[in-house]
Amino acid sequence: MSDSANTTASTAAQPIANTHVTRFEPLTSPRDLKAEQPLSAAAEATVTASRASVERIVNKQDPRLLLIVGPCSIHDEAQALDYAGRLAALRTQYADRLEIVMRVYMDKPRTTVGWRGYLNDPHMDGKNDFNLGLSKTRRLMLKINELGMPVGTELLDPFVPQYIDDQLSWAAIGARTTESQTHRAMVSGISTPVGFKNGTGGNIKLAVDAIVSAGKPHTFLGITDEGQAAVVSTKGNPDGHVILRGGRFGPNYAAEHVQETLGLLTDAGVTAGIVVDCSHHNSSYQFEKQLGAWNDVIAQRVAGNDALVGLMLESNLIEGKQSIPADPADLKYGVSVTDACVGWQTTEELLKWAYDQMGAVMGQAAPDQEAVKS
Ligand SMILES: O=C[C@H](O)[C@H](O)COP(=O)(O)O
Ligand SMILES: C=C(OP(=O)(O)O)C(=O)O
Repeated sequence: MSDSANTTASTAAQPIANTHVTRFEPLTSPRDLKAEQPLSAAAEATVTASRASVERIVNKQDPRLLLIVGPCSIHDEAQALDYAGRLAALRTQYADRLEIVMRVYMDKPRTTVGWRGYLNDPHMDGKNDFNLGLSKTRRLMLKINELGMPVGTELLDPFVPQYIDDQLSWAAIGARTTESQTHRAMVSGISTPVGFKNGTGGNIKLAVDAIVSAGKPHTFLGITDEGQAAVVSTKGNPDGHVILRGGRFGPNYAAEHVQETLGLLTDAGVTAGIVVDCSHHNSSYQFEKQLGAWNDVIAQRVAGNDALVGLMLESNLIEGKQSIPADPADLKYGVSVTDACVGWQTTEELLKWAYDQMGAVMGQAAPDQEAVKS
């Protein structure tokens, strides 16, 4: 591959193609990256078991609650592993009522511009060393899986799944891309259950349409394991589901919105359950407000709404968020660099609350206690 942008011949004095492109850089092939960092037996065991559980939960065949919990974005490997180790202990402790998957979000969509995530810009310096980011992403996901902690992520760049699909137990399509043909087609070939967020404007039908679309076979342009551009044909992904994340009008986790969503799903012939993202517009981007959504949705589930199969929480070691300083060495430990998150102690309390409450759903008495206060 050439690293020059202006490779197209032109009869004009100036080239007429790639006029806004500054650089092409060769991309590592998925096969080479996987040869460097093969899926270990321990990681494979985590993915195989968790994927099967997640599939059953989203299809309402396993009454446990799916919890996708973790930082808004990962920007440091050691901090991510610190978090993963703590979460893995709770996953084991609560496994009979909760299926806990870590949010390992590496490729960030932005409303306009901003840091695009560890996969895209691992040095946080705007140099966008994608090859390094892919390698670090795969290595981190491997290590997290090896701790027995399943990994969930947002899939944004359509080539990325080919590098990490074997590491994932669950994936999401974000609010900004649920309506995108490219992403719907990509999901039709993804090996895990995939949740589609409602649109940023609050439109839930977009996510339902996405499930229907991604459930069918597609043919689109992608990349092979050898790194070759290819025409890819897929079978369709049968495990799509809606993630309610609120919209510009406000939150959408209340019973009336859940009912509206169920109506749309029924009309489309989709039987999968619903996941509620407690963050984003469901918390009005105020991290403490995630608690209100968490408690409300769990109460709906305990009251008998078994369509509510999962919750997402943006959580980090330390609550809040920080801006990215000129020198990333000045970043504070364990604090989000994208959306604000609840801290570790609140996370422990929320998981315990979910576990205790799910006792009632699983046929065991729920302890009489107050919800975690927002
Ligand atoms: O989840 C993170 C953010 O909400 C998303 O990446 C958009 O961020 P932005 O609105 O700050 O660009
Ligand atoms: C970007 C995210 O969410 P949304 O697509 O709902 O804005 C996210 O979950 O990190």
